[in-house]
Amino acid sequence: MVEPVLRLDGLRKRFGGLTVTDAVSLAVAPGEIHAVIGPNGAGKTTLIHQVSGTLRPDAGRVLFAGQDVTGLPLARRARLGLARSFQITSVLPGFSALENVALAVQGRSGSSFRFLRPAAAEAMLNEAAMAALAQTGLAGRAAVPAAALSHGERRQLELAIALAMQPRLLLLDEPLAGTGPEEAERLVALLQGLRGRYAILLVEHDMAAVFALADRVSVLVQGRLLASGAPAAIRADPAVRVAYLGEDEAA
Ligand SMILES: Nc1ncnc2c1ncn2[C@@H]1O[C@H](COP(=O)(O)OP(=O)(O)OP(=O)(O)O)[C@@H](O)[C@H]1O
Repeated sequence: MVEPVLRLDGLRKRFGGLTVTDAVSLAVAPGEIHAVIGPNGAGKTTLIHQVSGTLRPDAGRVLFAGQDVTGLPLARRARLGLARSFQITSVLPGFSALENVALAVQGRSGSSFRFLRPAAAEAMLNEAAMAALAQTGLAGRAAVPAAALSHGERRQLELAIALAMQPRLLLLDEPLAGTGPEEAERLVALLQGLRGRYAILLVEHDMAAVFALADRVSVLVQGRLLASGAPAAIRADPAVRVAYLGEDEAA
């Protein structure tokens, strides 16, 4: 079997008396889009926080690219190639789309442009930033201030910023939240275009999008992994239907 990019091994998190993540184990293979779904309060966001490094699990391990990162803070994980997008606003409204992405490229590159003359360094930053904008369909909007972008375009920009980090894993936390049907369709098409090139861990409430995008779906209910498998198997799983629809309708 191919070595997974991300492996969660028996993660557990409690808030007071409430076990919000209960012995969760799952793996994301290279190039795989792995969706985590579940009813409100199932623990999806808490799980994502433990992957990104915002929250420390009480037990279990997070293995990223073969390395145990359970004790590493968010910034260190990001440097290893774990990029989180959406539900965090990393966009600077007064800067153009291009400048926003160029800043991310600069952050990633650290001091590697140090030996170049400023004009050459800027050209290289802009080139890398343009490539990320092109990947998210925003090349034609590069000069537009982020504040003047539509909601959907801002989402595309957030994705471009994440891609500019050249991630090994993209954590997408509700990418479609707050988007209209047309914007949602455009974003789904965009994410489909990334299929196979990035490993993606996706939390999303829009089931049509989840089933259009995911190679594998894991279902969380009350902090526990109820099922994990191919979308068709998950859709047909009686236990999943009970969790979502109530027992009668699943019968
Ligand atoms: N910091 C916290 N302290 C105490 N309880 C918390 C904390 N964060 C989350 N919870 C509780 O943990 C449970 C899971 O919350 P979480 O936000 O992870 O679920 P979710 O699946 O992302 O929900 P939603 O789909 O509504 O966003 C909820 O009962 C929530 O009230």
